[in-house]
Amino acid sequence: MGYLQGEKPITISKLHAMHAEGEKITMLTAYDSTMSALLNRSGVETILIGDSLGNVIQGHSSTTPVTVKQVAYHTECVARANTHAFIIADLPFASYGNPVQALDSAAELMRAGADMVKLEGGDWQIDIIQYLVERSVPVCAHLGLLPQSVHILGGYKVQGKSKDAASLMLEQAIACEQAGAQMIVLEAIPSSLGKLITESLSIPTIGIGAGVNCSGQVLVLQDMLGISPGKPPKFVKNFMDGHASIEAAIKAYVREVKSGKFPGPEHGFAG
Ligand SMILES: Nc1nc(=O)c2c([nH]1)NC[C@@H]1CN(c3ccc(C(=O)N[C@@H](CCC(=O)O)C(=O)O)cc3)CN21
Ligand SMILES: CC(C)C(=O)C(=O)O
Ligand SMILES: [Mg+2]
Repeated sequence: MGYLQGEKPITISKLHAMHAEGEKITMLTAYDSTMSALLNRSGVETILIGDSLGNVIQGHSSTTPVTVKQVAYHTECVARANTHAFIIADLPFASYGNPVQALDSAAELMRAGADMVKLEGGDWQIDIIQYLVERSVPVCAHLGLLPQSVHILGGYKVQGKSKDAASLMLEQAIACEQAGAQMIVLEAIPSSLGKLITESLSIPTIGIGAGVNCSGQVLVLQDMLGISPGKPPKFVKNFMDGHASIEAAIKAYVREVKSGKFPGPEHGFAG
């Protein structure tokens, strides 16, 4: 199907214009073509093939076992049904340890149909971000809670809570933008810090547990459909509550992100 029919494809310029005009950007994860088609029909602008597929598809307890080949496979599945959404694929754990490896990994994801790749980390990834962007790979950075570092951090914990940690994260976000990152995901940080970083950058920020003042929002699809096992993180809202179909739930998510109803204060973290 590709771009042969349907709505005009969402581009990075369109996403930047939305950020500049204050129109909220919607993002959800997807890993297969059925859900890709559904997200396209529901008005979701950006689809993330997250390495969260390690959890929700493969049943692992972390994202670290996920490989580039696996993300590429799911990106192909999503891209086949994509009509116009902007596709971002996660560079998985240990697939961007040096610039050459990062370009190799990113190329595999771009060939699979990604429009942009996402990597975890801040100023310590500057060389990687620069190397990719100079070679025409669009990059989304990811700051705050970094799931690929779970075995270093000793668990999934809110980040940027102290004054020092917050100002360090702001510096890292600015460094990522200066290195050429065109978007940034902010995960599990105080809402006030999400707002500060968003106001300090000219590229869009996409929040997950980062407050309502980011340029857009993302959730893992299975989480917002209420079908992930276990107790969901605080930033998750079950959009199946009060909706009779998956399509209605996804459309409600789009409406609530656009209007600023989601996330509410109860889905965020205090400083
Ligand atoms: N299904 C799924 N959803 C996700 O959001 C997700 C994944 N998988 N896999 C990769 C990472 C892991 N993520 C997580 C996992 C747990 C928490 C969590 O338990 N957070 C606590 C905060 C703990 C604290 O207060 O420091 C919470 O209550 O939200 C957060 C993000 C986000 N990502
Ligand atoms: C939770 C989002 C931001 C992600 O990185 C993923 O799904 O892997
Ligand atoms: Mg991820």
